[in-house]
Amino acid sequence: MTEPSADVRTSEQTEVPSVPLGQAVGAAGASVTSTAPTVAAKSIEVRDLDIYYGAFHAVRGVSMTIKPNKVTALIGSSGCGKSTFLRSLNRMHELVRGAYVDGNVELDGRDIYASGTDPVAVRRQIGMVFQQPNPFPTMSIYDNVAAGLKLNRSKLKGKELDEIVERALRGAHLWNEVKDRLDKPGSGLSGGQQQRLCIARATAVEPDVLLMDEPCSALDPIATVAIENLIAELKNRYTIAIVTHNMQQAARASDYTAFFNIDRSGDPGQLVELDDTETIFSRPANPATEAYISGRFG
Ligand SMILES: Nc1ncnc2c1ncn2[C@@H]1O[C@H](COP(=O)(O)OP(=O)(O)OP(=O)(O)O)[C@@H](O)[C@H]1O
Repeated sequence: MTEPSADVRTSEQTEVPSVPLGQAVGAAGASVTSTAPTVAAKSIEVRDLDIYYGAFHAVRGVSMTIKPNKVTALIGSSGCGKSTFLRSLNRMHELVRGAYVDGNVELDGRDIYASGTDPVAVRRQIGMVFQQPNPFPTMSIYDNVAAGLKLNRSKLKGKELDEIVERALRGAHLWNEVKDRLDKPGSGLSGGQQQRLCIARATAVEPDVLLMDEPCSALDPIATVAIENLIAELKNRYTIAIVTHNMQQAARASDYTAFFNIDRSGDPGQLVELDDTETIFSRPANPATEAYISGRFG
């Protein structure tokens, strides 16, 4: 699923990642170097989750834990419900008319679907980065980052706001590239820079979890490496779930991998297997996982 987006440009200017590639992103099975989290993030517990678009049963019976300060990759063939599942984790799927879930999703033990829970508050705690970088095109770089903050903490202004915007841009490895043009439109950045701007916007409100729906699929390889390295750093502060079609990316950038599948077109998608990424890519338990990761289907 894609989001409305601004123009995507090629990445010409990519800030040098502060984490060396070999250290931050290992080969399949080497996993990502684990460092002590600087901020203890929250876990998501999903139990018996079914997701519907009206009468269409899109995802069936998913139970899984998304562990704190880890990256969990969601993989599987097209249409098996990865994006739908991801969006149900912060109630974003509800923006589609007639969409609903049955089952439980808890953020550190709190049911995000409990009656009286404000979906906007849930989305502040569980942020989303989309496939196509989607900065607000006419807004300045500064205002793009400040946008979520202004919605959530409207009294923030002046120096305090400046500091948060700078921190978010530094955290997204973008500060050095944009610090002299904060008043210029976000749409004037390259595709990779726009995606890092979207990550800065998502992290400025200090969520507990970051959901990423194919965040690199519109980016060139250099911009992709920058985002993957950024993800490896972000897990020190956040819990991350990422949908990707790129097997190498799942192997490089995630600690855990969940494989989704559908039996037949029109059937609901299901979680087939979740394990640490090394196991999924070297000795998966399910033959369907093996077939998918070895490229025999999907
Ligand atoms: N807004 C919607 N309304 C109705 N059905 C939808 C909607 N979005 C997705 N679906 C259906 O739900 C199922 C799962 O779609 P979803 O986009 O979640 O799969 P996916 O695994 O993320 O696919 P892809 O890898 O191609 O993005 C598909 O059958 C799809 O057609």
